[in-house]
Amino acid sequence: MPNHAVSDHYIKVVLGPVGGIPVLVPAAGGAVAEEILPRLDGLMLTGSRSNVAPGLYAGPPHLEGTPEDPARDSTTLPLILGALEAGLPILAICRGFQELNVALGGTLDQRIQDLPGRMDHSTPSDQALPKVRTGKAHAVRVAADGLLARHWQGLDWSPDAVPVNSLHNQGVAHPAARLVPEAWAPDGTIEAGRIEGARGFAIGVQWHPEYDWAEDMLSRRLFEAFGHAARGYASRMAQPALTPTLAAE
Ligand SMILES: N[C@@H](CCC(=O)NCCCC(=O)O)C(=O)O
Repeated sequence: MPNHAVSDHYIKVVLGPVGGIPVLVPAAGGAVAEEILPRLDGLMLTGSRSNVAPGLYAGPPHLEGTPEDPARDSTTLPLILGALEAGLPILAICRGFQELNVALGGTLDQRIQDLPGRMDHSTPSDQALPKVRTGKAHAVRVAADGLLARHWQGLDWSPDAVPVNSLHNQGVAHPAARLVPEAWAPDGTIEAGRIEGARGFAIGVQWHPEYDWAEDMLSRRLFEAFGHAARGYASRMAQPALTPTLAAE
């Protein structure tokens, strides 16, 4: 029986460092996206083993057996565009980061590990030890003048090497014009970015900070910053619309 579900990691992180109430958006298409957007204070795009349909970025067909989820694609891409239009804060994680790029016109590599000179970014899900699967897998270099760095001010970290976990086969091939890369793996894979010209918080990461925010302060701070942006958005939206008053005669 088909289900609409999300990992408990996302529920816990929203109730925790984000400081919000998680609402699952069903993968029910663009009409649902349009209806629910005005009711949201922030949009977190989760990871998934499924992959964005190649037709959405003029890519080659997936290898046989590659999981896809067209219902999710038909929901998240309109959600992303509507959220950016509204200035709704967006935190995009893994598949969510890939959706962010495709929604704005970027493309994806489908199996990075098959590309010359590239690493294997996928962590086999049959790992017996969860920590092996969701533990730190490689370091990324982070732009010292970017939004991630701004949010991480005051924390103990080095832009040259931020350890991250890695559970993906796909990745950003050509970044959308508005996607400004902010982190790179040693093999050049784009691992994070911000959206140029976004009216609100709009950051995507290829790794999974939801797995280790309890012990990793950079992960925690990213969620805290998203929560702060969502509360700011909610507060602005709650302000009565300023109606022009007739100038006194
Ligand atoms: N399927 C895409 C996106 C990868 C992703 O979101 N991984 C999350 C995995 C969740 C889990 O296995 O617990 C890709 O492969 O690039």
